[in-house]
Formats: sequence, structure tokens, C-alpha cells
Amino acid sequence: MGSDSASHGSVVLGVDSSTQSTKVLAVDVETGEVLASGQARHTVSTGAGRETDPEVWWSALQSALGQTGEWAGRAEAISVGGQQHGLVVLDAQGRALRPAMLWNDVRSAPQAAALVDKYGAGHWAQRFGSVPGASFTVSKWAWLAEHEPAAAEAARAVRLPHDFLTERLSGAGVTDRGDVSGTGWWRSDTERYDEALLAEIGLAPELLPTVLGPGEQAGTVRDGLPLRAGALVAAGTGDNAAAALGLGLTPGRAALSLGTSGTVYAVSRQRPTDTSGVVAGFAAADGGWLPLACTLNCTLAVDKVAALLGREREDVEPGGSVAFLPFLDGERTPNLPYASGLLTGLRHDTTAGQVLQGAYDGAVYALLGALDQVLAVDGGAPSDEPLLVIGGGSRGVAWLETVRRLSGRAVQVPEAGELVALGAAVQAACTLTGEPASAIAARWGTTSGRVHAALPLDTPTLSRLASAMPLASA
Ligand SMILES: Nc1ncnc2c1ncn2[C@@H]1O[C@H](COP(=O)(O)OP(=O)(O)O)[C@@H](O)[C@H]1O
Ligand SMILES: O=C(CO)[C@@H](O)[C@H](O)COP(=O)(O)O
Repeated sequence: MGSDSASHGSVVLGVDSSTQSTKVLAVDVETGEVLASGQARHTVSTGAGRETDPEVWWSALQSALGQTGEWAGRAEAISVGGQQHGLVVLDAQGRALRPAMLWNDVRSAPQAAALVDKYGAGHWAQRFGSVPGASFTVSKWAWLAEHEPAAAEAARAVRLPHDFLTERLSGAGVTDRGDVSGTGWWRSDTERYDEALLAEIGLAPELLPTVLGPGEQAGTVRDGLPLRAGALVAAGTGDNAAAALGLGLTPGRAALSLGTSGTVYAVSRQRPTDTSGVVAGFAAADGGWLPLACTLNCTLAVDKVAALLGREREDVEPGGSVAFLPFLDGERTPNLPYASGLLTGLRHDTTAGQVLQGAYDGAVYALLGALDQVLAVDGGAPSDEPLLVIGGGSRGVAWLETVRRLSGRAVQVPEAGELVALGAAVQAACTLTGEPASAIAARWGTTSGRVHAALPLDTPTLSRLASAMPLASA
């Protein structure tokens, strides 16, 4: 995809290195026009764990940058938004000692439970803002130390996915407060690494990246890359924090992302401290907080059910009596890492389309259950603006209808399709111009898009799902 270069001023690159692929946007700083884009897929292991070789991300980034043509070499700044929580362990040369364990790898559930038992949920919530589950990096490190002690001992650097790519671009071992807040070893009350915890889990603090504050930059691009010499490398951040920047979220307005993960989040002036573990107390990339709830089973789970039924993903049918909790990967919200998919209420007259609709309903129900808790963190009045819906699933009619029916809310789907990459571009533009992210997002009109009116709340379906939920934890 391309656009004529002669008439454009400053250009920045925004990167989304998420679970399934890397996407890159080249964006005009003044107007927000997307001048070119690129995308390259990742491979994720199947079976007991979920792993990707970090070199796959690096190759995908180079491929996606290449697809932007001349813009990669013209852009004046670049920023990477990346999937959160993943554990990247590197040797002294910056090479991965093993594949990265991803956010949706639930092998670390016993280690997460042991960490919560040891210190108590209140301790975690008060100090770190989150009660760690299997997704959190601290649980993954504990798994590694237990199951692969040689790899843990050999580690000379420990990074998150976006840190790894930022370091490949700039040579700087840095992270940002948004992404580090999902590790479980960064205190949200003091905004520092917890050295006592690190000592307890056998992780030397010098292996960790320096945490950059809002607006700080990682450096400039290294020599030898097909990027403009001297181009700025922004701090980067986690993918959800990047999307929050891209949307210019203000307190009271929630976003719901339908991708590999389902997420629901809002920005908050109050620091989250939820002891139930439903709301993760992430930091926002530009200061403030980003309470968020995340499910493991969203678009991939529903696509899997469609494939099993031999139907296209839009071939849903209304009605019927099923309740389907599509927890194919275990689940994080609610915290049921050992759960599997559960289908109840089948009758002779149940149709395949109703079963597929049931999978959408179950995926959305798990996510929407946390929306009010996320919005409550700020304490202000929730906005009456429509719920912003983003991520690959926002392109699907069945997804949007399901969110409308089960939330009873109007939804707005931004025309800009790639809000994580666009948010990273916003951060790159902030680094370049010194403007606040909110001003750039507003100028670019990132939320503009079709509003779908609210539908009446589908209470029979909500009741069936509420009755099925205890069965999933049995
Ligand atoms: N037109 C569409 N309708 C419904 N779902 C879609 C459509 N296009 C893509 N998707 C879904 O989007 C998902 C990828 O979303 P994305 O947000 O890019 O994921 P991630 O950021 O986790 O890599 C795929 O799993 C697919 O199911
Ligand atoms: O773990 C979380 C949030 O806590 C996930 O949202 C990951 O950040 C992966 O995101 P996607 O690849 O689904 O965008």
C-alpha cells in the first residue's frame, strides 16, 4: 500500500507486534493520514504452551517495514507497541536462550497461585496494582526457574516483547511504565522494581531494562537498518497501552478490543488496586493508569468453533438454548487456567449456527463481566459515549451484534483499523514534536467511525451464561 511522498511533511512509523502478526503504519504527523502499511505473520506454538521465537518478531518487523516502501527510510521516528507480559530471556549477545513464553501460556498457573498464596492478594494489589495470574511475567520467570533452571541461570537480560524490538532498533535496554506494569515485579505504588521480590525469585535487577517515563525516548536507530539515520526510537509500550494512546482515551470512556485476547480498559486518575484479580492495574504510557481486564479466548476460540462446525464466522443463527463458555485455552477472566470449553443446553432442535452464536456470546460475556469494575476504578461518572470497539474482531458483524446485545450499549468502531500501530505512531509523533499524545490523537481524529445504536439487553442469554459459569470452575 503506498502514497505519493512529495506533498507530505514529517512521517512516523507505528508498530504493533501482537500475538498473531506484526503490523506497521507510516503516518503523516500533521494529518494522521496513513501513507503506507505492512503486515507479517508470526508463528505461535500449539500444545501445552504458547511460545514464539523472538527472532520471528524481528524478521516480521523487518518484512512489515519493507512493505511500507520508501516510508521506512523517510520516517523521523518509530515506536513499538507489543503484546504484553511475554518472557524474553537473552544471552550476552542479545540472542534468545529459548523461545519467548507468551501472555496466553498457562503452564505458569501453579507458579502464579504459589506467588499469590505466599504474599496474599492484598499485598500484590496494594504494591503492584495487580494480583498476578499465569499471564504475568513474574509467574513465567518462576516457571522457567523451576522447569529450566539452566536457561534462567544463563540469562544475561530479561525483556518484554516490545523491549526486545526496541533494543534491536536502538541498542538501548529500556522499557516503559505501561508495559513494565504487567510484569508483576514493578511496584505501581513506588514506580520502582521490587528488589526484595526479585531477590526472592532469583532474578538479578541488572538483567532488567531501565524504565523510561512518559515522553522519554529510547534513543536513535542503530546503523545498518533500512531506516533513516538518526531517526528517533520512542520508548514503545504494551499493545493495550498503545491503543489507549491511539484512541486518546479520557477517564470514563471504555474500549473493548477483540483480538487473540479480549480486553476491556479505560484510563483512570486513580491507581487500581483490585484484590479480586479481575482488574489488572496497568500504568498508562503517558502517565496515569490503565485498569484492564483480559480474556484468553476471543477471536481464535470463536474461529476454532466455526471451523469445527464447518461454518463461516458470520454464519450465526439466533435463538436456542445453549450456553457456551469457549475456554479452549483455559481462562484468565475469570481466573480458570485449567478450564476447557463447556457447552450446555443442547437440544434436538439446536442448530450449528446457534452453537456458533453461543461461542460469540460466551467470549463476549466473560469480557463484559469486567467492564463495570474497570470503569469503577477512576471513580468519576462513566461517559455516555459509545463503547469503542477495536481489534480484528471489530470487523465482524457477528462480534458487533453480540457486544451490542450483551452490553445493551451503543458501540463505535473507529475507521482507523489498527489502533495499536496507530497509538505507537502517536507515541512516535510525541517523541518527535513534544506534543501531548492526547493532542495528536485528537488532531488525527482517531476515534471517528460508525456508531451502532444500543440493542435491548439479551437477558435470557445472560442468565444462561451466568448459570453455566459455576460449571466451568467445577
Ligand atoms: N472481517 C473479520 N471479521 C471477524 N473477525 C475478523 C475479521 N478479520 C480478522 N478477524 C479476527 O481478527 C483476529 C486478529 O485480530 P488482531 O487484533 O489483529 O489480533 P492480535 O492483535 O492479537 O494479533 C483474528 O483471529 C480473526 O479472527
Ligand atoms: O495479556 C494481555 C493484556 O494483559 C493481552 O492483551 C496481550 O497484550 C496480547 O494482546 P493481543 O495480541 O491479543 O492484542
